[in-house]
Amino acid sequence: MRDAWQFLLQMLKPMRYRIILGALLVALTVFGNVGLLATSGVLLTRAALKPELLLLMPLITGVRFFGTGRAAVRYAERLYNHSLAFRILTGLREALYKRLEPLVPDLIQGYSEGQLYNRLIGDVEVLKYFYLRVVSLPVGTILVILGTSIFTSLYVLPAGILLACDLLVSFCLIPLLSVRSQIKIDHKRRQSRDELSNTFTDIFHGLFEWQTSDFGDHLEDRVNQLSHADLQAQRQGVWVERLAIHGLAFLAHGTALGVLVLTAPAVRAGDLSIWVLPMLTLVAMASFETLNQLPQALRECWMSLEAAKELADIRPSRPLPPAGDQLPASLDIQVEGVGFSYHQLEGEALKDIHLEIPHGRHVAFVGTSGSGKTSLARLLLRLWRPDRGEVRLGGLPLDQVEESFLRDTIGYLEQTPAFFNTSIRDNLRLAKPEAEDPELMEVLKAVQLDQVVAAWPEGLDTSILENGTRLSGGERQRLALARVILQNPDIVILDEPLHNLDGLTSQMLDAFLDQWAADKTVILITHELKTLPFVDFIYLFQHGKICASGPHSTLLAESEYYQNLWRLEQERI
Ligand SMILES: Nc1ncnc2c1ncn2[C@@H]1O[C@H](COP(=O)(O)OP(=O)(O)OP(=O)(O)O)[C@@H](O)[C@H]1O
Repeated sequence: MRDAWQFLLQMLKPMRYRIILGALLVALTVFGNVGLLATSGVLLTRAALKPELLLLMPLITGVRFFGTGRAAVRYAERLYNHSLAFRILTGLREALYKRLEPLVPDLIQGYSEGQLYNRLIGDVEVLKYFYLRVVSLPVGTILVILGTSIFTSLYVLPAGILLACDLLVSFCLIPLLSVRSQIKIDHKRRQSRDELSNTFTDIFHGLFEWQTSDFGDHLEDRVNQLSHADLQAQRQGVWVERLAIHGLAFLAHGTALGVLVLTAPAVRAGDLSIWVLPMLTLVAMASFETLNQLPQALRECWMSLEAAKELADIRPSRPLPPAGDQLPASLDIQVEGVGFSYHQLEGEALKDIHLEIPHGRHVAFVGTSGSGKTSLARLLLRLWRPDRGEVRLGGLPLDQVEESFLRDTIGYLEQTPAFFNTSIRDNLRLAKPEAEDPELMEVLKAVQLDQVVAAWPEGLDTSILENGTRLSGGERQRLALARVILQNPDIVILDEPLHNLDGLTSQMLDAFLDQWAADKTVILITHELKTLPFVDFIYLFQHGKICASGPHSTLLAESEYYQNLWRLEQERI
């Protein structure tokens, strides 16, 4: 929890003066109410004694002053505090995003999509209450407790002490008692909310499969169960909250009665005027106004701390070195003695990898599924860091290379490329924001998508829907390739670029890539051995190691493993 407090206080620190002003406004609102009730009580009592109207004028003005003043201060308080809360939220989302960005994909590893969604939307949302109720309300309440107790003590000391004690007991005890059970309920709710989000993201991802199988029924039952559990917990929460509010109301009325009883003897003895009696009683009742909101505020404090803890916990599973700021002397790639595992306890995905790829060379990573080809590509992209050994670019350790240089220099075509639910134009412009339509159509032509796009009534404005579902598998692959071509990097890593393409299309693309990438470094990760005679050098992967390397002809002559792979491919054709 210490991390959570630190996270929250750090977040609020730049706004501290505004926050103090917000708490003062809360106290002023309650003092307005206390003043209104007190002057009304005095006015009614004095009016009952039928004095001259002139004598009542200051009291009537006082009631009017507190009546309109209270409404105005309340309005100002709501406006000010809510706008401040939203400002804090905006800052928090920005800060959180900045924190998340460098952690991809390490972060994705530890969290499901549903959980991440909950962190970004739900948890951040919860934190707005931290400022609104957890900071400003208790501070305002303490000011009210001090103010009204001192005011009452000036008239009748025991009544002032009683008021102070009851207010303090209510301030500490009742909210604490109710919060204990609320915490358990909220904990249950958080768990079911996380699970619900996960189930929904699973449902959305597998919509087609669920529709064609019976798994959907199972998920529907799960959603019903979780929603029911959440509803039950919500009901319990409302009960506990109601109980705390009624307990407080009971205490407020009891205190007002106590103040009345303690003040009455002084009035009867003639030490105090009769109007003091309703005034102090009403002051005592009005002092409890903010306390009613405390059980909820404390609960929100706990929820905010839980949310802050989860947000503060979002950090890489292994420490990330600070971003580099140097430019390499050349674009030659060196990998020296690299070992890497995704989870420390599981086996290594890569073991003792050594290789050198001079700039401009076309190489291929080949091997059975799961042999570590993609993992090495991710290390070259600095998406992950090796556990052992080093990856260098032009002799410079990859960690020291400036981020934007690295991203501009190395282009990556993923096995399952990501697309946004927006137009073809916007999806392409991710690679080059300033690209105009003619340039976009040119790259679409290069990947043979120009005619497909031209046939759509909205052309480049056509939305490709979430994850590019409007496109076929092959079209998605080609659109992703178009993005890499538009980026025009010096080093290109193509992970199964011909996957999903028919023979004719892949042949034409092959020829294009050869021309376009003539002076670039190309790393081709592939299961299609027919392309291999055209690359300069091949690295053969097996169980996370490079078991052989060399040009196609050498491997065909010397490596039994490669001969087998080649033979199998020929038989398939
Ligand atoms: N994100 C991940 N988290 C945990 N383990 C992973 C992750 N990605 C890959 N692995 C594991 O690392 C090993 C190497 O996977 P990698 O994707 O590098 O293989 P590959 O040779 O590219 O396979 P394919 O040809 O099927 O794409 C596999 O055992 C795989 O299960």
